Amino acid sequence: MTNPAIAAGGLRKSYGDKVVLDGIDLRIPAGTVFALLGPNGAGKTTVVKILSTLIPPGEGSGPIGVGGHDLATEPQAVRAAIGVTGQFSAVDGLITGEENMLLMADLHHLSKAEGRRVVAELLARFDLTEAAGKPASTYSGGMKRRLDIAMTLVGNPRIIFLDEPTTGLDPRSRHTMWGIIRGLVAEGVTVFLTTQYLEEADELADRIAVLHRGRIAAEGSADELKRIVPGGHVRLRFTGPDAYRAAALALADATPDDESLALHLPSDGTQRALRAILDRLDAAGVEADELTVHTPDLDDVFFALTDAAVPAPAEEAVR
Ligand SMILES: Nc1ncnc2c1ncn2[C@@H]1O[C@H](COP(=O)(O)OP(=O)(O)OP(=O)(O)O)[C@@H](O)[C@H]1O
Repeated sequence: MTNPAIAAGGLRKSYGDKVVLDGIDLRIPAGTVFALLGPNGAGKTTVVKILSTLIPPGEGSGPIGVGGHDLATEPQAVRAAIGVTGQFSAVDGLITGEENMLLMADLHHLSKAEGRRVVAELLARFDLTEAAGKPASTYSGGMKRRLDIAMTLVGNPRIIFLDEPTTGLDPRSRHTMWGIIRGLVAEGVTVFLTTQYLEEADELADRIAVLHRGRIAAEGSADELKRIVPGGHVRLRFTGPDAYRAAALALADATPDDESLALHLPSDGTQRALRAILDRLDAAGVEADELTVHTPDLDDVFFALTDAAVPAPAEEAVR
């Protein structure tokens, strides 16, 4: 990777005694989607704010490059290369969607004619043409998010930070948002996404980092992450009881399921692990009728890496 869109080494930030980021390394290739995953308060927004120049990095942080520019010495160039949407949305509810957009066009010094052209195009693309003349305060949550992204795109950024883009949206609006994000990536935009939703990271991200206690607890593709937690297994099913019994003898470490003539073996699901199982079956002269690989889902990963798995004790009913 020669020219990453975002590169940061040893990112730190503390508020008083509270260490929020305790040395985070990021390297995000251009044109990819990176998801920073973490529970409430993990520090996701803090990372976005630092990378987008809204707050300074903490003392002791290493160099930070965004869009090929050094954050410390070229903050203006960084700002010109990026778009930020999310918890600190720029949407002004008192004016119409179109007025919000035109304001952004002014901010980006587009001529009147160019501004109108770009705004009309983006409003149409985000299905907001009809609502363009209405005050943004009357928009639904999904419409506001779409307007927010459309406003960001007026400046044609190559890197977009989406801070929890679908939090609070209904499933339909969430899917619309996912489609929008995929569209941006298809155009070569780099997307830095923060999310609390494992499904969202799984759907969209090329790489996922789990932020926990100020550090990146794990990083990789969704599949790589799923392989690092226990819970993966291979299921072999047999149609005849003889083959099932012979296989159970050959694979003594398997957990048998006599009712469905199936054997379960713990496995990380890699090609090497599968080949080893099949070799053992071959040696015993048995063939499975069905082989399925179960990898843990991102929930398993998240819960294994954070303490989120420990459920809060149920509160006793107050009488
Ligand atoms: N200006 C500030 N002063 C003091 N503490 C702060 C400040 N900003 C953030 N924090 C603390 O830093 C921690 C990380 O906050 P941050 O908003 O980055 O988390 P997050 O992962 O984005 O969470 P959420 O999903 O709730 O938005 C929190 O404990 C928060 O209280």
